[in-house]
Amino acid sequence: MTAVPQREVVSYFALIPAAGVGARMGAAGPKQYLPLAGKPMLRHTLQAFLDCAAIAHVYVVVSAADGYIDDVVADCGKRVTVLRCGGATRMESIRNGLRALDAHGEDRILVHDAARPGLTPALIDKLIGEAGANPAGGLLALRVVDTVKSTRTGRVETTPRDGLWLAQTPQMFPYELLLRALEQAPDPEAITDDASAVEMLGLSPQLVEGHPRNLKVTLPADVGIATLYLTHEHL
Ligand SMILES: Nc1ccn([C@@H]2O[C@H](COP(=O)(O)OP(=O)(O)OP(=O)(O)O)[C@@H](O)[C@H]2O)c(=O)n1
Ligand SMILES: C[C@](O)(CO)[C@H](O)COP(=O)(O)O
Repeated sequence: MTAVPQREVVSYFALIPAAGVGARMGAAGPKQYLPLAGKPMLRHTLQAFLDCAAIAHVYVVVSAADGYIDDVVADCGKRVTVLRCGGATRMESIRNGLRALDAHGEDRILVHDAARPGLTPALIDKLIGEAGANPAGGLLALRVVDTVKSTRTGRVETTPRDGLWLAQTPQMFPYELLLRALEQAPDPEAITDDASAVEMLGLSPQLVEGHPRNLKVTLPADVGIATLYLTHEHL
């Protein structure tokens, strides 16, 4: 009898880069620890993964000198591991985190910004369901509904047309592919999301419709919007 090739059972891990300083927020401390709806922003982000049964483990990358994280994860249980290997850029933090992970080549890594606290378990399941089998990975994103203008001078230079999406996170990839993409990236400074590094290898990650509630809290005005979503689960 011919042996049936066993499909490798993969695990899904979350990797949360949380080693930024939040310069654009201009707060007294790192924005990922700002209180939103009664909890630090990062705690909301962690809970979305803890409430998702598909996620085997959550890794959080913080700066070596981070003095906040221990209190934030105190009630998270054993499914969260803190990695004190944050780097000077988001990409460095993620690459350092990947190197510290105990994962296999085909395991899926879901990289998600600590600064996107509006993520829900349903959105995580949607990404896994629609792109989990794609060897090139996938990411949550929003179709652009406004007209887009591009400029470096303040005056319109171009009006990019069709097929525009706004990338969100999680961005999910096979562990081996993502680590290779980040290590081989010719200009890490130019890479602002993980999918870009994978695209540089000639692959096309799948876009999966996300949700406005999954916004990245970047500027002071974003705090109120994020709080609105966090206090109105039905939105
Ligand atoms: N060296 C860095 C820079 C950013 N991040 C993380 O990457 C996510 C998205 O980055 P961004 O929104 O730019 O956060 P900051 O870099 O903190 O913000 P700013 O650019 O305004 O300083 C955040 O959760 C941030 O903590 C990180 O882990 N390591
Ligand atoms: C990864 C990302 O959230 C996708 O939109 C975005 O590129 C992060 O950019 P930032 O400048 O590091 O916040």
